[in-house]
Amino acid sequence: MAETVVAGIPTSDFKITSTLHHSHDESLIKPDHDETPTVDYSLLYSNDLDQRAKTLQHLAKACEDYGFFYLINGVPEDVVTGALKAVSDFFDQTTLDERGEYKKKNPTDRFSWVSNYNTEENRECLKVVSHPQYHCPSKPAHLREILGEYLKRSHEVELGLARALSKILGMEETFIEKAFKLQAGFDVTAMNFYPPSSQSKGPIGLPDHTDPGLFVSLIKDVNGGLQILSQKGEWISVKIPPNAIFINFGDQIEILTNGRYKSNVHHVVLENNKVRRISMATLHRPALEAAIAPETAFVNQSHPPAYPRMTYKEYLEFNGFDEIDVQSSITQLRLY
Ligand SMILES: O=C(O)CCC(=O)C(=O)O
Ligand SMILES: [Fe+2]
Repeated sequence: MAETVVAGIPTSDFKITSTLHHSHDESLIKPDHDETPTVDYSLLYSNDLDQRAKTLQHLAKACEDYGFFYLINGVPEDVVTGALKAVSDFFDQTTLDERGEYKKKNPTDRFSWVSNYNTEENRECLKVVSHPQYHCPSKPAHLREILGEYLKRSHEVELGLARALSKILGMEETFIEKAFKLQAGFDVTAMNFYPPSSQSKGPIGLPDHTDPGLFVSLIKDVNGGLQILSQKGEWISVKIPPNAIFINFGDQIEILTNGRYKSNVHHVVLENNKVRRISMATLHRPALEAAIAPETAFVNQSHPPAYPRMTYKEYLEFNGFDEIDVQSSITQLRLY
């Protein structure tokens, strides 16, 4: 059988690490430990140039040392709360049969609903393509408009952050926007519903994974269960403040920066959750045809290109060729 070739490179040349599952050694998990930095989005565009420069510096440190942070003053709190309430209504006001209508039939469907209650994963999840065209279930009736408002605001923040990131990387302001062709960025929004631990079929809400794309912006109704592996190798319990969005880098920014910014492994555990939990993760992703490779500015003798050049579409093919449901695995793309 002919060997699979992605971006001109036989896939056997990719370093296939066996798994993304990291040690869940108790000593590495600090349930109440949260050192996630906070970045004030509004100050990135402050009229006070000194304040702006300081905030950019703070962002640069958060990106290098963590690759994830809480973003405040990006999307107004009432828009976030409204969107989460509407998503909660989707899970409350539609029946399982109605939600089942959104079960994926083709890889190119613009909706994908799954209900996974087993020992490996315990959640229901509705994923929709949210950019460049926004798709939304028709029930409940208010969902489309309320969610649409949140997505519009979060897309503006995505572009604003992409510009700030380009600057702190020492590049021209539109560097990321152009590299990822963000005008046609193929975003997917995942709406997650986790049961309380008393009703789950196991302790895991969502197993270890990285997210595809530039970054994910995550909001939730209640905190509990999201843990992220820090660059120091410790699991941090994410507790998103009420007025914040959680930003976590994805695979393509790791590729573009040749590993300077990391796509961080995370998971959701349900062990102590007394109540059900809703979260919404918007995956800000490149356009399908954007070809992404380590940028020459981040490549030198001691840091040769660590990932192959591939279009976002080829990356999806490598991951099983589903445009919406990506089982992301950045470790499998590392060349060394
Ligand atoms: O529910 C969460 O807190 C995390 C969700 C997540 O990681 C995802 O949808 O990719
Ligand atoms: Fe995720």
